[in-house]
Amino acid sequence: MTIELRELRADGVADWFGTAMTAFGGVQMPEEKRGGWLRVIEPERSIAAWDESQLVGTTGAYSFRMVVPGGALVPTAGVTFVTVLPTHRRRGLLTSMMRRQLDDVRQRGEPLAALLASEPDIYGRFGYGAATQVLSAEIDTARVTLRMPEGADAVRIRFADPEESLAACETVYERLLYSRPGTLARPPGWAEKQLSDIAPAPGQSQLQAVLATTDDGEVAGYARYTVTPQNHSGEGTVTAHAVQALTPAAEAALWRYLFGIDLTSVVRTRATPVDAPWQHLVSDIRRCGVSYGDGMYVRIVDVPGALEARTYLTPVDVVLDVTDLFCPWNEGRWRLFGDSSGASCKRTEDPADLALSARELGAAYLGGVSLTALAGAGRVTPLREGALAQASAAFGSHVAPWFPHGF
Ligand SMILES: CC(=O)SCCNC(=O)CCNC(=O)[C@H](O)C(C)(C)COP(=O)(O)OP(=O)(O)OC[C@H]1O[C@@H](n2cnc3c(N)ncnc32)[C@H](O)[C@@H]1OP(=O)(O)O
Repeated sequence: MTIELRELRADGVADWFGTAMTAFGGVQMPEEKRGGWLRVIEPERSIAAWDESQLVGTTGAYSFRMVVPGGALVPTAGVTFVTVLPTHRRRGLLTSMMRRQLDDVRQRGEPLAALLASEPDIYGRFGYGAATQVLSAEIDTARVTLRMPEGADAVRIRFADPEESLAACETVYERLLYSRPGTLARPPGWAEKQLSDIAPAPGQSQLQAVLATTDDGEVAGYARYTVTPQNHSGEGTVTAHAVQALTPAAEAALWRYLFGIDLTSVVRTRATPVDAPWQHLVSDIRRCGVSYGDGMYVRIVDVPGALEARTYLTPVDVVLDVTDLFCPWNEGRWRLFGDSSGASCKRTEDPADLALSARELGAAYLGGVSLTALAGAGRVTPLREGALAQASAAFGSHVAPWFPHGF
């Protein structure tokens, strides 16, 4: 079997997408949602794997920029639609596509790649580490109340058409962008896609939206949600697809609105950040059905480019010995010298202070996973007294890294 990897042609996007859907199990996607995906695919950086005349594998990347600790926006390949048809699996096709893609990402000068994994076990071998974590919840709103912060009563909540309010919501998204590492600045089309992505399931409402506004009419937050009623029994469910707010008062007012929707007694949240404020508003966290999971996986494609792009919470001067079998240009010893104002990362012959692989560096990069925790699992090796504590503190972030939607 000879498989050829080719760049996707613009007129081949629909077939490429069809192959990916077959590999994901063949479930039909509503037309509107499919259209949303087709509009954001970047053919010139998507790969199609051909077995003679049959398209058997896919992968693509989006040209994102990621907010890293310190607030810089770093060019990032958002890896997507990684699939191989069931007839062609476990013969190394994924590996060859990852090879081609990471070489391309490097050539484009993007220091980072990121993805959301269908299964956590797939991408570690290619140097991706789980860098953000998420909380999901199923909150018993008949029993759980909210402690409202000062100013919440002055926030007005008003219904908004999801499409007409898109620009106002995007302004909130953009104002929040720099406050949380892991957030992505996205090419055009992604804001609209947040609406087409939510195709109502049977028995579920259309997507609904509310805006939180201040006294002077300024939009301070928004929520998008769907309702699944249960025969007027009061047991319906509100699914919060997005809740974003610029102030604690607006945040709390939006949750109060969602908790108070008649004929419902559950609020289900999509993956929220691990430091999401709602946890500190609720009266009874044990009735919130909290679950914890992996979020975005980060791949350091260019060690000095990535480490110099972020800042460090505390001063750091360490030599990292990086192992990277899949991207050998990253291998070797690097002296990282930095603080909250900037950093340099240069090759060195000095003895190493910490040894780790690219996967661990990717996991720790956004400050959501500590190097100390990874060392506790034997995945980072301290080689000099004090170096682990110093580096672990420096790599931290005051705000948990997170990204609010799929890609
Ligand atoms: C970002 C995203 O798009 S996530 C979406 C990922 N895609 C899917 O879940 C769709 C369904 N699955 C598939 O299409 C395929 O099974 C893929 C893409 C996951 C794997 O493709 P393959 O061509 O079979 O992988 P390949 O043969 O190159 O395997 C490389 C290695 O990964 C391992 N591997 C492959 N798939 C998995 C998996 N699902 N779980 C754990 N290990 C896996 C293989 O065993 C192999 O290990 P080895 O190097 O130790 O022998």
